[in-house]
Order: sequence, then C-alpha cells, then structure tokens
Amino acid sequence: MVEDHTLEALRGELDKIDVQLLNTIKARLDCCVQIALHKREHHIPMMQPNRIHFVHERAAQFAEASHIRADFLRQLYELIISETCRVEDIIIGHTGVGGQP
Ligand SMILES: O=C(O)C(=O)C[C@]1(C(=O)O)C=C[C@@H](O)C=C1
Repeated sequence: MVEDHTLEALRGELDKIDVQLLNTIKARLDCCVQIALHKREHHIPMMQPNRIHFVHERAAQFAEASHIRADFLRQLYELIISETCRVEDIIIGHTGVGGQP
C-alpha cells in the first residue's frame, strides 16, 4: 500500500535522526568527561550553577522560538545534566568510587 511505503520512508528518516541524536548525546557526555578531567586537574568544583542556568535558559529560548514545549526541554536537560553531574562526580572523585573521599 502507498501508505505503508510512506510510513516506511518516514521511519527510515526517523531512524537516521535517532542515530544522530544518540551520537550527539554520546559526544556531549564525552565532552563533559574532558571538562571533568580539566576540573580535577585545576581544582574547579564540579557543580557550576551559573552554567547550568545558562544551559536551561538557552533551551527555554530555543523552545519559544521553535514552538517546542519549554517544560519538555527543561525536563530533558534536567535528565541530561544529572547524568553529566554523576559522571563528572565519579571522575573528580567525590562519590567514594575507588576508595576516594
Ligand atoms: O559546563 C560545565 O562545567 C559542565 O561540567 C557541564 C554541565 C552540563 O552538563 O551542562 C555539567 C555540570 C556542571 O555543573 C555544569 C554544566
């Protein structure tokens, strides 16, 4: 059926977008690993509230300009940032991993 071809084509497009999204998430996490190594070397605190505020604010402005629900992007970034904080904490050594204080 014509509709099935259309759906298949759209899902093919969606699959490519999802792979890009997953690679982008990985690239963001990898970048945060580099940031954490830099913070550890230079004794910079993991938690940077001003930076987190900036990231949320940029997403809120993007949501408004792109007609995406702002609360959706806020929740998405809360999840993403909580994971980067967890990973950075492990690298910096504040969680007791590997017997560190
Ligand atoms: O910009 C930083 O310093 C980061 O470590 C990145 C990031 C983020 O995920 O955006 C994570 C933790 C910080 O507290 C602030 C922001």
